[in-house]
Amino acid sequence: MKVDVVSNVDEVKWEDIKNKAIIVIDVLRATSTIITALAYGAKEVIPVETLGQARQYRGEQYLLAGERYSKRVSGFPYANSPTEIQQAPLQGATLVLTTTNGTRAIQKSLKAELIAIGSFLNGTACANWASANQKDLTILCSGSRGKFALEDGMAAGYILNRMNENGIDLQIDDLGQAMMAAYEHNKDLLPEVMQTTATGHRLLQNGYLNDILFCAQRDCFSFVPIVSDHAIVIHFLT
Ligand SMILES: O=C(O)[C@H](CS(=O)(=O)O)OP(=O)(O)O
Repeated sequence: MKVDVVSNVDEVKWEDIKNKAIIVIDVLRATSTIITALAYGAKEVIPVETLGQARQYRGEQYLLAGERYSKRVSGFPYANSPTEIQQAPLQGATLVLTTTNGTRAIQKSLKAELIAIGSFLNGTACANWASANQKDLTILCSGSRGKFALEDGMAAGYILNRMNENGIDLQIDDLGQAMMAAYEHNKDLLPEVMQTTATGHRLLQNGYLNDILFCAQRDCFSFVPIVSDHAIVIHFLT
């Protein structure tokens, strides 16, 4: 199986998506928020690019969450925060989420054959999902503001390490191999390292240390969210 890692959303090309399985990663924080919302009872998550698109969703069943450049959006009851979203009335709800990078990366991936949402929180489940698919894989690291984000790369490295342990034959590109090494190097210090990355630093300045610590946890959840008809829903592995 061929595996390519893309460094940020602005780098993704049609050949990374066409006929591929794709795992979109935005550890801080969009994909961690999506996984957490589904784990805490949301029926689905609708990722949208713009604030205007999010505001189109009106009605009791919709919960609006989002941020721009790590800051809350006026009129949105929830931030793009996995720890805050746990407090929301999620049971059976549809979460409508718009974020600076992560939801844009998901939108750009919609033409892939299979689309999964990954982070450290479900890294092993993502590895098992990708291994079972037996399909060439792209891991899209969303990055932040057009640049690579180390926490996304390390999560890609974690997933690839897990896939290697599954014993399947992998042809991993150079960036993927570098990310496996980056993960191995930092694996015992994830909460600390994630406070020093560009997004980690910005989140700390905005008072979101709890989010960084939460997002640094591995394998809290054993499901893979997948995109189905433009909404993200839970997919349990068999
Ligand atoms: O607030 C976040 O989690 C980030 C904002 S940024 O990286 O500081 O621009 O958004 P996300 O889309 O989750 O990367």
